[in-house]
Amino acid sequence: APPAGCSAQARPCFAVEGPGSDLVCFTLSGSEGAGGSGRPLPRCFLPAPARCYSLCVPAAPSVPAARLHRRLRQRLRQGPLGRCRVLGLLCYSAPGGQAALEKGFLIQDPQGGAETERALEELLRGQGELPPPPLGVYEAGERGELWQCLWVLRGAGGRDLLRRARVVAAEEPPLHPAVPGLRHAAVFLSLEAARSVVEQCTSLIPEATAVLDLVDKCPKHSKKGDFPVIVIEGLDATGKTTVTQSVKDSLNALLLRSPPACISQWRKTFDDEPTLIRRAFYALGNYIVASEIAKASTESPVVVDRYWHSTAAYAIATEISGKVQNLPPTQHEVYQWPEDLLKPDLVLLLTVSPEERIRRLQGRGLEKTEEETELEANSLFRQKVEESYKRMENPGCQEVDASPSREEVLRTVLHLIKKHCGSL
Ligand SMILES: Nc1ncnc2c1ncn2[C@@H]1O[C@H](COP(=O)(O)OP(=O)(O)O)[C@@H](O)[C@H]1O
Ligand SMILES: Nc1ccn([C@@H]2O[C@H](COP(=O)(O)OP(=O)(O)O)[C@@H](O)[C@H]2O)c(=O)n1
Repeated sequence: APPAGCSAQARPCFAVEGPGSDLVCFTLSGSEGAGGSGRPLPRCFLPAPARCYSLCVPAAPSVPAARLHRRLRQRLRQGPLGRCRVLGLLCYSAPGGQAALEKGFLIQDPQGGAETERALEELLRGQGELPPPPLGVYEAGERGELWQCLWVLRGAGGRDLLRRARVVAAEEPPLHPAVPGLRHAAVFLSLEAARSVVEQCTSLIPEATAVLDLVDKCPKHSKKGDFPVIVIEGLDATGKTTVTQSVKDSLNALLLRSPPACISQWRKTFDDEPTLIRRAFYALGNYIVASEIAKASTESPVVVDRYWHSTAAYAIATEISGKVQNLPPTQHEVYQWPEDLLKPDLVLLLTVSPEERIRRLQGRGLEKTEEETELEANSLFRQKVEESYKRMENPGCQEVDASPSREEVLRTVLHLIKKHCGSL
């Protein structure tokens, strides 16, 4: 069997996630003469004496692989590797290929030298239960061409060459490489899908058992009562807390939030885990909230601060690097409401301009000084979350401009609730 990590299938493709919004893509060509001669090398490969390395692990749905990926990312910042620049790397197969997505790193060592390679080998061997991921080493050929040597590390020391192939530049694929795997890695479309990820964690994370116990106590397929259920969605600081509180007071409603209070003491633990686990935690939180909604909506209107749309929109926006155009196309399965999750009557999406949002964040006392690049990255991230919210379907989100005064926003929201949910 091929080792874990960049599989030996024919022509794997690679996408490097740089700090900008474009993916830099390359693939491998078997024969020396074929393809790509004369084409410039992908710009993620720096000229000598700099040297590049790559490593990848399967993306999903394996909890051990997800944790290995996160551990490697942390370790790549330490020791002699700390001087290297580490970029995200996706390994996927050409359109029509069968290989599952792998996630990893392209490591740029500005000075070159044997020390980095030794440190990388040591790092990969020291990661416990899984076989060490193969190490890709990039070498310039005599005529300026570039080769990838893929080394399989032996546990005890030494290494075997798995393949040596020429690196050639490639076009960006029509669909972002992470899109096909989204529903196994980040957006879980059923209780069972999310549950099975958290189940894999019980021996690693004690809190996972407690979460599963709570989920299993909830009645399955909860049905909504006769009172309306209204969800308020939006980015951080768009006014959800303010609006949900006033709607609660105005309608004599019950206010719920996702994740629910009963699991919020474990939120920090799961936020520190890789996205696979983190997203599964939030997904399960929604099923717990569903049972609370079912019960409460037999007695009064219910207003919910964040629900499924938050879980899906944030998951999609974090998994899909780069620009808004990289998001899955409209009507993609990740924008569909899970069939086994209680649906609300109305979902309102609060939006404010980026400037107003920053004013509100600062008003709340958040850190002001952010680096230019981070602001840029945040801006792309924000756009992707908001666009994902807008693409959600069945139920979709109805957008509300939340820039006016608190009173005016509340008036608009109450008007929309009356229009959609009838007399209260
Ligand atoms: N319509 C509004 N106009 C001005 N400031 C607002 C408005 N709504 C909320 N705020 C303020 O903006 C900040 C973020 O609002 P909050 O309701 O906590 O947002 P969220 O729950 O979405 O993070 C708070 O300081 C809040 O008082
Ligand atoms: N239903 C939910 C709620 C939050 N979340 C996650 O929690 C984060 C937002 O939580 P937050 O504490 O900033 O929310 P607010 O304080 O802005 O309401 C997002 O990054 C989501 O990843 C989720 O996935 N699903």
